[in-house]
Amino acid sequence: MEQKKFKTEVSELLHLIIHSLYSHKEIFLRELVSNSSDALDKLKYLTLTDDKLKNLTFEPRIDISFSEEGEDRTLTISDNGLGMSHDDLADNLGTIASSGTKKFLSSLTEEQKKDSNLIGQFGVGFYSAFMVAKKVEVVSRKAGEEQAWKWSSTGKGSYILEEAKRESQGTTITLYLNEEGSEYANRWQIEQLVKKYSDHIAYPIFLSYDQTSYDDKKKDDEGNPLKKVEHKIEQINSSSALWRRSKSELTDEEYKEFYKQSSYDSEDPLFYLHTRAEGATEYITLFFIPSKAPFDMYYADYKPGVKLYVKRVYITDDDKELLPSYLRFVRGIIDSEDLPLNVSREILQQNRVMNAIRTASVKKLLGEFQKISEQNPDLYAKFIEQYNRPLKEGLYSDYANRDALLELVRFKSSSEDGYVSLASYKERMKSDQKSIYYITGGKEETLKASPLLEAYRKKGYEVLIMSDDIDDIVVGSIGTYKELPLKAINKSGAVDDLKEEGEEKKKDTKEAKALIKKVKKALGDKVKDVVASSRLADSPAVVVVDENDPSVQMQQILKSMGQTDFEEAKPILEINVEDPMVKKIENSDDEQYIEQLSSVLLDQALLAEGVMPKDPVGFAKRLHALLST
Ligand SMILES: Nc1ncnc2c1ncn2[C@@H]1O[C@H](COP(=O)(O)OP(=O)(O)OP(=O)(O)O)[C@@H](O)[C@H]1O
Repeated sequence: MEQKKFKTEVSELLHLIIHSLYSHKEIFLRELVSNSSDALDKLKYLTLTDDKLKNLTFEPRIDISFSEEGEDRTLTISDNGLGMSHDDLADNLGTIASSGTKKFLSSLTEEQKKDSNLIGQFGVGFYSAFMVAKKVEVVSRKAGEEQAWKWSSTGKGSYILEEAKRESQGTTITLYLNEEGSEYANRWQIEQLVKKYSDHIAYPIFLSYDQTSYDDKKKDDEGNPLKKVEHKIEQINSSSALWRRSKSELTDEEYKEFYKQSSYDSEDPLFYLHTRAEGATEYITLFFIPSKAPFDMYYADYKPGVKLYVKRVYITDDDKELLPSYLRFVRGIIDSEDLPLNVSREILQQNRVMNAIRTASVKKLLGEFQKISEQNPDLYAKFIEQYNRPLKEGLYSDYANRDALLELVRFKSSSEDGYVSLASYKERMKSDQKSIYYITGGKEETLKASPLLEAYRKKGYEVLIMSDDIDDIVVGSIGTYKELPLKAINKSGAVDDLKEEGEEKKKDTKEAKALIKKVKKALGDKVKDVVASSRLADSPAVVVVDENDPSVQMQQILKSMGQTDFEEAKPILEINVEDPMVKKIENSDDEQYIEQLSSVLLDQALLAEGVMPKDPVGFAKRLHALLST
């Protein structure tokens, strides 16, 4: 029997773990199971590659049991993996193997040592057992060796190494639970933790426990129902790690089942994407697109649907950084070979490996969406029905992928049914058309009926109907599509594109000028300006806003959201000088009549854009007065 001292850094690490990871003490089980799984991986590999071990046959497995004997509650984790020799035990469990961890540890200031996020940067591994145990015993026999060894420690400065017995290769770790850890000697707790963290470990994890039942029909000596204790051994993980299997091995059904099980969705996914990346960074991603947008997608505290695994060990599903927020509807898994097990949220954000995975995953997903849009329009239509809006969010938040996103978003159109893409709009453009036109604000039906569309219809120009309330914000960030400017037809600038020979003359006559003056005077500061319109065919007037002002509808949305601290942008009233109602103004000298007509002209133009007149009662009264004369 030898008593050995821990290397100083181990004592320091133990102290740190116990004090800063305390609130996450349940992770000890994940760490130990993951070590067992690694040992099984290693032995599996050696039986394939090492001549000395080629004849060894074994069924890889991990066993967990617990007991309560006298004062002691224990928890035991056992595997039939590679195991450790005398020197392995001393080297692995008496020092910190990784030189990176050592360096990192010595670089920490006293303040930083209190920060649990920082210590999450390196693998705490085996030593986390001391968060829940007052004593840890490791009995291990290395594959190919006869002698087994027992390592034991209370985590206080030293450990003991002595000879031991073990029937075959592998490692058994027994935790003598401390007060805080005693809750883990419990079937329910163990099952929960294994499901949460280690469900997809590739090897089966068995739990043994005693099940007590009472037989009412049989009585014991004292006449009580007979107590029966059955010893049970049950597999408690699904051990599938489905994403690690190759695509060709998996059926569509298997993917769908896996999705439903892991996402608690009762419907099949719309589609999925399984990728294995090899090379500089090794990782696997399996992404699912739910057939219905997750209900919490627009809540500030939505739960992201992508889980991060490191070498099949579950790390987190609570990280909004795994994918950009506009792709928050994506469900699935990222499994990395290169990240440390205890990678923390802060670290993930700056981690080079994670960044590479994220960038590539976004590209892959957008590429897949594009492929589906080209090859399976029906499926893409379903996708757009659910996810058009988040993709639009991407347009202003993900500049690097702007071009890809511009091909993916869809809009309603003045001339086509359903949704159209910018690419198809461009194809349909008239040869003399200089811009892509759109109208924003309000409901689809209101926008489609807007008098502003008349002149564009007449010229055969298609107008995109941007009825999504996010469109107003997004479209400004588009600017151009393939060098074509996007112009809002409810802003004053777009109208210049429609000018035709002779138009100016019609607007510039003496009569027109006098008419404009009259209306301006009658409306006063209700409008920014009154102009003669060159774009109206059948309607008497429309309202537009100055190029740089928010649309009338946008102002209404801002107000309804409680934003009142912006200066109200007044509309510009464009009037159709040929319209009979307008002609009435031109031909009248009665100031009251002109005021009534002009106000009704403005209010009905606002109504046509889905905006309530400022003074609805006044509007109704004027209308009544006019219709009664
Ligand atoms: N069940 C086991 N079977 C065989 N070797 C083990 C077992 N558990 C631990 N070891 C050995 O002890 C070493 C130290 O384990 P520890 O958990 O502290 O760190 P790690 O596994 O190297 O890193 P991580 O913190 O990422 O898990 C392991 O690298 C492994 O060599």
